[in-house]
Amino acid sequence: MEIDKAIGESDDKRLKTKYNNAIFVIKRALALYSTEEVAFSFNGGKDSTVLLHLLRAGYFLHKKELTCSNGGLSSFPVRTIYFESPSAFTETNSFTYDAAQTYDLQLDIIRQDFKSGLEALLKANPIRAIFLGVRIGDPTAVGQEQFSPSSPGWPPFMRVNPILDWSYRDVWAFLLTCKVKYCSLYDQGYTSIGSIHDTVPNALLSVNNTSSSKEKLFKPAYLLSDGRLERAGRVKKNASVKNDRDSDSHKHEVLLASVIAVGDEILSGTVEDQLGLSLCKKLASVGWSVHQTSVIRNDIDSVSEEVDRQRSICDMVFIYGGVGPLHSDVTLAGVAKAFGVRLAPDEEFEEYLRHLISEQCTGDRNEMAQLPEGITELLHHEKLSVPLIKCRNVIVLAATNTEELEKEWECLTELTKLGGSTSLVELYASRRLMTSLTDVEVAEPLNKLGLEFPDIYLGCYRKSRQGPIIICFKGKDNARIDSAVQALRKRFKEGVFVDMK
Ligand SMILES: Cc1cc2nc3c(=O)[nH]c(=O)nc-3n(C[C@H](O)[C@H](O)[C@H](O)COP(=O)(O)O)c2cc1C
Ligand SMILES: Nc1ncnc2c1ncn2[C@@H]1O[C@H](COP(=O)(O)OP(=O)(O)OP(=O)(O)O)[C@@H](O)[C@H]1O
Ligand SMILES: [Mg+2]
Repeated sequence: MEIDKAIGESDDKRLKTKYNNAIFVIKRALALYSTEEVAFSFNGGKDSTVLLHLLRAGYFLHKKELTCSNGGLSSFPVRTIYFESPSAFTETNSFTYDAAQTYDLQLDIIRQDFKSGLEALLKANPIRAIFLGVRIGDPTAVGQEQFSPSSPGWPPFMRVNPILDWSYRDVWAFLLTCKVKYCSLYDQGYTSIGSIHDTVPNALLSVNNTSSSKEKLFKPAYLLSDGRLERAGRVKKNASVKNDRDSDSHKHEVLLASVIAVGDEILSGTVEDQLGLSLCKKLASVGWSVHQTSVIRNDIDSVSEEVDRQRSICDMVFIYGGVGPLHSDVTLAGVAKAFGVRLAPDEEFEEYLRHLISEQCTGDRNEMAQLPEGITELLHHEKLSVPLIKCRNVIVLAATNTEELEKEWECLTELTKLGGSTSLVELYASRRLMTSLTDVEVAEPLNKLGLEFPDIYLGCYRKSRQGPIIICFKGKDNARIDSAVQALRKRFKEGVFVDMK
């Protein structure tokens, strides 16, 4: 069987793992349901083309195991359904028909909407399971597993998704390794194909930038380096975005940060959290006010609830701990949940990890770089082997000790200084005064000062109950802070406030 042979001869370990896992799912489905009880949903797209060949291979291997023969048969007698629509591209239509002929598919063309078409199909046939080329990251993949019953309100059948965990790169690695034909639109810059009304070539593959040229040229789909942008050629439906603190509507004089540590080991007292303290100092040193620090269990819901709360209160949320491939590493899943998005394989991030684990790379699920979909920005710095992850106004730090934090912080401040994201190092001024006046003596004048200078942060603390009081002034400019200090001094005798370094 040529597909099985091509993968067997390839030295791409990751592709082999993905292939074997998909074949396993297909073989289980064929063991659970008879040939008459399954159908293949094929539309000529790249994902369903991958599935076509996996099904051919899976069916062959399944039969081979049953008959203990060496096969010889390469027919694929599974019912193949195509929902033809007037708004489909002629290229995908003709590719679908050509593939059906080449591989002798039993093509059922349905000219109804999905739901009514499936109802009629299931009434007339004993179909119990349908193979689909759905992948994580597709909007319709939300909540699906490799075997997912159809949704409530849909006729009852099992949706079988053998390539659910395949990335964009995996799809192209498979099609190119097996040297199979695919729809010609993918060679013209289309990277994901919907209807003629909502699909254009992916601008990221554009060759000539001059918009004046009539015939724009595009590179083939397999050259798209960042699979996250597979759907960039799809016209977007309007999505409602929650009004976060990072939207322009909410500007404060002093920037607010929140620090979240994720770790059961901190809560049990096994490990002392040094990073929180260090991060608070760093944030204060560049003029940020830390609104809250919290320690959260390694639990997706706990992380998501905390991130959701803090991201809407603060300008920036810093979260660390629980980042990696272990079962307890749930931080990114929690962040994704807080923003109501799912984790999706990230080609670009995966590339970094692949360099780190190089030889050990097998394509297992735990090696997959999954990041919150559609909200993640990777912040690259030459000093970091893996980029920092920024999901809207949440920064996920990978540091596990203070030296690592030092490095990540240095890179972060440098990167944000260069523009693009919210700058960490804002224009900022501060001053500290020390006084041996009593609390009662300074309390009222400080209250009044706060009302007079609402743009200045006024903080007070003492080192011991009997010791001097230290008053901190923080704000955006020195002149305002000097005026506030003057105003306070005017209310007391000269010399009662000493400037601290
Ligand atoms: C064979 C098949 C089964 C489907 N089953 C379901 C289902 O159980 N639940 C559901 O909400 N949508 C189901 N859909 C619809 C898809 O999730 C999705 O809406 C469809 O692929 C349209 O995507 P588009 O809007 O990008 O064209 C099914 C589609 C097909 C082709
Ligand atoms: N019109 C259709 N007829 C039959 N199956 C369909 C149809 N539209 C979608 N499907 C099923 O849903 C799957 C997911 O569709 P999706 O558009 O995400 O992938 P694709 O069309 O294979 O590739 P691409 O992402 O490049 O468009 C398909 O692989 C196919 O199994
Ligand atoms: Mg498609």
